[in-house]
Amino acid sequence: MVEASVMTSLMKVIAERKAQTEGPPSYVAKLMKGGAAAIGAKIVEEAAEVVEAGDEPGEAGREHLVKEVADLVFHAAVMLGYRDLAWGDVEAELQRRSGTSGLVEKAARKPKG
Ligand SMILES: N=c1c2ncn([C@@H]3O[C@H](COP(=O)(O)OP(=O)(O)OP(=O)(O)O)[C@@H](O)[C@H]3O)c2ncn1[C@@H]1O[C@H](COP(=O)(O)O)[C@@H](O)[C@H]1O
Repeated sequence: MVEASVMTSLMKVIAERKAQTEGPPSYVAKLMKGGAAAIGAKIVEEAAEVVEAGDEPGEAGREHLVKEVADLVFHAAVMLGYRDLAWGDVEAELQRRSGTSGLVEKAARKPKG
């Protein structure tokens, strides 16, 4: 049997928490009740912590950065779940971009306006 990826399992739990109307206290259910504004506020907070950890020296700093990125990815996953999107949707978008330089893609964009 192929084991589900951590992200697939996490998205499943997030969907369950979103659907739950009762049960044990849940951080995800609490965030879902606050909607995009509450989830978004946590994303902004966690993004700032990633930036801060990015410059922290040494092995402790590197370990801290991993934890902060995990917090950021987790809260982004909650936002996806809030809109009934799957982690696979993000993977598909990254796959679509694969092999195209960001600089080339940007230069090929239609002018705005
Ligand atoms: N991966 C996570 C995860 N990562 C971080 N967090 C929580 O995110 C919250 C915010 O983290 P912070 O350190 O920023 O918290 P804080 O700033 O000290 O406090 P607040 O500002 O949030 O009050 C904390 O409560 C963390 O415990 C998570 N909470 C849940 N999960 C996953 O979600 C599943 C469902 O969780 P529940 O909905 O709580 O059952 C869990 O089994 C886990 O797999």
